Amino acid sequence: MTQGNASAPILALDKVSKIFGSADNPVYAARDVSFALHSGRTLALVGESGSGKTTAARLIMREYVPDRGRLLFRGAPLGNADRTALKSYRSSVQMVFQDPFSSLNPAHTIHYHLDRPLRLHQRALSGARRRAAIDELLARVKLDPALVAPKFPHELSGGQRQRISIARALAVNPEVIVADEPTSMLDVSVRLGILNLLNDMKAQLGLALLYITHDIATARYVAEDIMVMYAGQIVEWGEMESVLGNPQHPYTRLLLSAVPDPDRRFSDTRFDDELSRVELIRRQSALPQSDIRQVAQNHFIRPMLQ
Ligand SMILES: Nc1ncnc2c1ncn2[C@@H]1O[C@H](COP(=O)(O)OP(=O)(O)OP(=O)(O)O)[C@@H](O)[C@H]1O
Repeated sequence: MTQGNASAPILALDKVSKIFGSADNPVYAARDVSFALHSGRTLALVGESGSGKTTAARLIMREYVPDRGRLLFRGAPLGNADRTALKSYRSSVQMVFQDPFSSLNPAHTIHYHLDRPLRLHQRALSGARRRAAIDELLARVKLDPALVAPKFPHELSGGQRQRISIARALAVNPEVIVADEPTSMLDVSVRLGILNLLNDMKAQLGLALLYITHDIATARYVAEDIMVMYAGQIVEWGEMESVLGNPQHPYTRLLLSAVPDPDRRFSDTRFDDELSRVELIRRQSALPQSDIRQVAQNHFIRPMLQ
């Protein structure tokens, strides 16, 4: 897939499929999915619940083994990788999860959460060097090291915890970050700060980011490239503005039609308006009614990025 970037991709999926269910009744959570991640660029993976986004993330994190196709890391197939190459892959590809509340251990301080990956992946660092590295990581995610390092997760806000998750991912000098709905469980007022932080990390550290979301508005804010997933398949992809400016697939048009206009307040009138736009798209497309309902539910009742 071309993403307006001539550089060699760091990570690529090549016609990857993941199939659940039985031989008689297979469920393609991912079907022939191909895409590439490049340093200094964010690719947004957009799709509604059940479209296969998390499956794609799990394949990248090697929680799932592809049933077909292959993953390529710096051009080499991971299937042939030896232990050293897999170890390098594991530190190079890090994940930031949706839920900053459950991804941190309540029994340990923030210092512990950041010290652990440093101990595991940079064994040569002395205690003093690790303390300096922790201070640097916290400053990088715009938290005060002296104040935050001794605290426990429950003493921090959701936005601060998500910053810790990002700092923890950065502790092992990754090249790729997979962020699965990183702001959807946060208060609306702190979402923008997290998205800005991801943008800064990309620019300053040259990270390749995969930003997974059901929300086109935040995707547009952080990503240069977009791919739209529907029923396990990538149905549309390319540079953000060219895809959103001229959506080809009915599902992309449906997602776009459901983005509320931020200048207008929520009201019954607008709801009617939006519904009729969605209904129009439905009539023009062959999408099933359940998908229309799902899009409507997700977009009309969720507060958008402010
Ligand atoms: N472990 C599994 N066993 C069986 N079916 C699965 C499994 N994991 C995912 N699926 C199915 O694969 C499809 C894709 O699921 P997936 O979780 O990847 O979607 P998603 O887009 O991430 O949804 P959400 O945003 O709700 O997390 C769904 O139909 C789901 O029911």
